[in-house]
Amino acid sequence: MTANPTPKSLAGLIDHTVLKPDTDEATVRRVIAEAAEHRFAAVCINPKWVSLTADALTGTEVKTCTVVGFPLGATTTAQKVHETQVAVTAGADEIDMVVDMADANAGSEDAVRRQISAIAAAAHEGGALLKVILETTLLAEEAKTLVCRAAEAAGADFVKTSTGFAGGGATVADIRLMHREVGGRLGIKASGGVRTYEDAIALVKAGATRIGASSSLDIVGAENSSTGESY
Ligand SMILES: O=C[C@H](O)COP(=O)(O)O
Repeated sequence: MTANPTPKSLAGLIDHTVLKPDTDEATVRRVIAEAAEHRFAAVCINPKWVSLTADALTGTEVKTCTVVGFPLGATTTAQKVHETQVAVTAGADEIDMVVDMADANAGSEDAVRRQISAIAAAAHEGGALLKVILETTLLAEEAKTLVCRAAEAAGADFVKTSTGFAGGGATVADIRLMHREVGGRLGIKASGGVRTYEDAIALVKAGATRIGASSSLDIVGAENSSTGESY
């Protein structure tokens, strides 16, 4: 039997996240310093902080991740493409976009794929990865499968469960579904409500290859942790 990874060794899988609307510069700078210290995969911040974050992370391995169409997903393709272009120009390495949930639940696979495709092109043109947020708690089961299929066909790099803003979040059942659909070909990011090492391990065992969390310090057992403080 393989031993579980240690809490510290999970750091490289975690996007250290602070997406609260009233997050200030001091908080962003603290989160950046924490990410550099613990060697998290990325710092995930709102678009206005991309430039500051990318500058501050220069010379580290930590990536700058931001969000597009966040948190509702209900903006047009042109708007999402523009946000993506602005973000990559400002230094974003990774783009987490929210899918159009109405189209997904309506079964409009072509529309979902076309939108993801346009954003993937803008992200890749700027040298960034694209993660597609399903917002699983608001999608019917068939719609989750549809978005996974569309994300892969559109050339996205990851599928991701949740924004953390819709109530509910990553579940083992949804990660299993995503793993079944795209595992081994696309990355799978579990996010929303991941608070503890035990939560994270259960999701990784189900197929998650990245964790998005505001409770990252608690997950890795950092001495300076304080549950949910950065969110
Ligand atoms: O994208 C990630 C989520 O916003 C993080 O949600 P959380 O605060 O529940 O960890």
